[in-house]
Amino acid sequence: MRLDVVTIFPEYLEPLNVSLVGKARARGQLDVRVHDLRQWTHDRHNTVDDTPYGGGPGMVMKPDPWGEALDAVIASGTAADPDARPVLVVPTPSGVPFTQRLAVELSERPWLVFAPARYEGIDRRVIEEYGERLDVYEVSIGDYVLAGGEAAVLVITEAVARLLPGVLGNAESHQDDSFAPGAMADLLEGPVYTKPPQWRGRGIPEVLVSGHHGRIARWRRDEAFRRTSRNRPDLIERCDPAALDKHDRAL
Ligand SMILES: O=C(OCc1ccccc1)c1cn[nH]c1
Repeated sequence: MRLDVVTIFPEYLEPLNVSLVGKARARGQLDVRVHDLRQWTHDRHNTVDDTPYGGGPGMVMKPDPWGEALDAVIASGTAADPDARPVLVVPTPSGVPFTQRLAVELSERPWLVFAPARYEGIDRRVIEEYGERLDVYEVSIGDYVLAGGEAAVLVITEAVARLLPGVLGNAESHQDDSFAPGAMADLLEGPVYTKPPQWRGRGIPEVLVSGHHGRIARWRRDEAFRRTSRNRPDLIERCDPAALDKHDRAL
């Protein structure tokens, strides 16, 4: 997978050189290119923003630098493969919720270009312009406002990269993630335990050391249900009872 990020804070994307994403890049599973938007400004101050039409607080990112930047990034990809088309991902509080399902969808695309905004956002005409030739996803990672979309790029990139084949080692798996599509799709993970068996006078739930896999699976489902009911009752409504029953029957 190729990932391009256009930003006025390239150093903010340094974390993409470490850990899971860093290793995937080193293994050649990910081709990550970070570009400084100011490279596509031509005035002495490298201006990327201006006051909003219609008035109001804050500044808006100008369309011209973004247009030149995105044209250049897209051209660099289509030079190699004329049919290549990136997905444009624009983090914004006004976007569709970023979910595991969307992470899976994005992980299946060969090329993502991220346009993290600063200030009050990017001039709408940029989205309109590229929306005519690319799939554009305006994505929210949560109901809060950040100073810029770069942190959201880190979140989205990590969630997507870990789904790429071979990126997660055998020790980790995304097969039974929370929110992974399937019978337990929308339940939160229950509690996890590891050695030592006793820690500060606290033991392990008996069932987990019973060796009864069916009982263990049922206990885990029940704990997942309990935790979801407490922390995310909204997900319980979405649960398909039939799917859960099927899961039960399979235990
Ligand atoms: O703040 C965010 O992105 C930066 C941004 C983009 C456009 C206008 C204001 C701020 C964000 C919050 N959830 N998901 C993304």
